[in-house]
Amino acid sequence: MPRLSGATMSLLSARGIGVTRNGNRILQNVGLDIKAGEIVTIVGPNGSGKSTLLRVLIGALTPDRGTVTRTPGLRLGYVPQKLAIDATLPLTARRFLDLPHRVSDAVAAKALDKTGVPEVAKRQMADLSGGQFQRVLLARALLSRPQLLILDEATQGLDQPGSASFYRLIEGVRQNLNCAVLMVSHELHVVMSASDRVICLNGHICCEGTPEVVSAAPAYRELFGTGTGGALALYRHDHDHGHDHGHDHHHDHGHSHNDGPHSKAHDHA
Ligand SMILES: Nc1ncnc2c1ncn2[C@@H]1O[C@H](COP(=O)(O)OP(=O)(O)OP(=O)(O)O)[C@@H](O)[C@H]1O
Repeated sequence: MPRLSGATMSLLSARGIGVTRNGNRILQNVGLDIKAGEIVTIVGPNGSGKSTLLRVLIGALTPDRGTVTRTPGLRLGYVPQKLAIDATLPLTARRFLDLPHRVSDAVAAKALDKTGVPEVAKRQMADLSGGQFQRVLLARALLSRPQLLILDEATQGLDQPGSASFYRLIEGVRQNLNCAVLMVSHELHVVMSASDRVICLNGHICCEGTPEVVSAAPAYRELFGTGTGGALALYRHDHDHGHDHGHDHHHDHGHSHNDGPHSKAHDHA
């Protein structure tokens, strides 16, 4: 993965993020930095707080603790995990790109072209296939020429060729726009090769590092196995301690993970 110029500049920094809802600690002491041009993937089991963290980072959710710092004037594009559009609501892909800011036909056509779906402009959003729909969402996110593109499990529901092709598109977008990408994914075998850094989240950051370091780390192998089927191991997510999903996340069992000589282990006493 070539390093791009300005790769040392932090576009966004989060420090000590904590979110509690209905007495459940969803996120605890989460910190991360996204630098210009890098691709960072967040992985973690269902309910581990990935979407919540992204919502905090984009400013849609105020954390109970901690701070998010964005570089001044940061242009941010966000592709949500899913977007429910009422099938009875007439909304073409072209019109969708006007929300919330109107764009010219030329700009809209260029955006759909860039994401490989020029033919859907006049189609109803509700009639699009999953892959086409995600590409229109991506086209919309690209309208602001983001410096940071954030995607929340953007390939959920797509088959393997569909998601592989979507990630190739993201890689192309990153190269064209020279933007950073922060994404959540379960498809590690696809995203590992395209990520500069992988962060494993389970209410707190369990471990993080380059794909090479993380994939070689015993903890990663324990989580994901070594083959493509390993992605399913996300749901087993066995560390040397229990994570109590959906319940109160009391991480009062002071310990640190050591995932290998080079990976970054986080204490979360
Ligand atoms: N507003 C809320 N009120 C109460 N609980 C919430 C709220 N939002 C999220 N949660 C809970 O917080 C936990 C984390 O949810 P989140 O959607 O961030 O996880 P996730 O890692 O993105 O999961 P998935 O992989 O299933 O998409 C879940 O247990 C969820 O039920």
